[in-house]
Amino acid sequence: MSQLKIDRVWKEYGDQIVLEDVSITIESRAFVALVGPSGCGKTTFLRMILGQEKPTRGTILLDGAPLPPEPGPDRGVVYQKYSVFPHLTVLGNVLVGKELSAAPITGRLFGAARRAAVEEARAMIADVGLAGSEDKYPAQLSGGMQQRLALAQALLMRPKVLLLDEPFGALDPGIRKEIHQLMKRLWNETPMTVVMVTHDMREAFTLATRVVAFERPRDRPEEKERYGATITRDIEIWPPRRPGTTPA
Ligand SMILES: Nc1ncnc2c1ncn2[C@@H]1O[C@H](COP(=O)(O)OP(=O)(O)OP(=O)(O)O)[C@@H](O)[C@H]1O
Repeated sequence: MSQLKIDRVWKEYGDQIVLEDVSITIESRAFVALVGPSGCGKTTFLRMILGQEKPTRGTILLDGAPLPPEPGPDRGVVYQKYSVFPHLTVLGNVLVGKELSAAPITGRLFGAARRAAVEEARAMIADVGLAGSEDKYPAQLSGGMQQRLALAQALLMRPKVLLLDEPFGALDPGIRKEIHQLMKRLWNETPMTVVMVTHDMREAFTLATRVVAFERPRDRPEEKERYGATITRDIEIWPPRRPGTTPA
């Protein structure tokens, strides 16, 4: 289970209202794409689900319980850039979450626990198509490979919710197409709910089960600070995509 219930959420920074009265229930295993004009608050919305920002008003529930106040292993995230640690190898990057959650002070695992984690990490690296690159550093990988690594890093923690902030936005079209196939497969095979911000409508309709648009319903300059963006469109993809089926 990994249902998100966002209920009457507002986000304000000082006098500026960024998000206004946003309510949406995202069912377990959904893949929601968030679209909308630049600056309308999509990343802010994602950061609230991640636990990096708190709503000014309203509640966010994960499986019926209030979100933990801090980011945690139940929510993974991949950004357009800088999701991985440049000074760690591919294997080190995928292991780091496990190591830090098992041994927060030393950040190291030992003996059988380490062997099991390494085995799991290697399997995940192979699953995203990076077998053979375990000892490379991120700077030695292409942009597409770095995003595959970022996905492997996030998925090893088995998050209930995977948050994606334009993860494929900087990739060339050919590479993007390949990674879309990978993303579809990972979503199909992994029991998680995905929320992805994208500027690319084609990407939204290629991957998502539901496309949600944020917009400012009123955008006159004199009103800008007093009204935020909210959900103005909510489109279920037809025919419905169900997780666990073969990717189209
Ligand atoms: N920490 C912050 N303090 C003050 N204002 C902020 C903060 N974070 C975001 N904002 C403001 O909130 C608004 C929405 O920003 P956000 O990055 O969420 O939009 P976005 O829809 O993701 O934009 P883009 O599509 O360009 O990435 C912007 O006006 C931004 O300046």
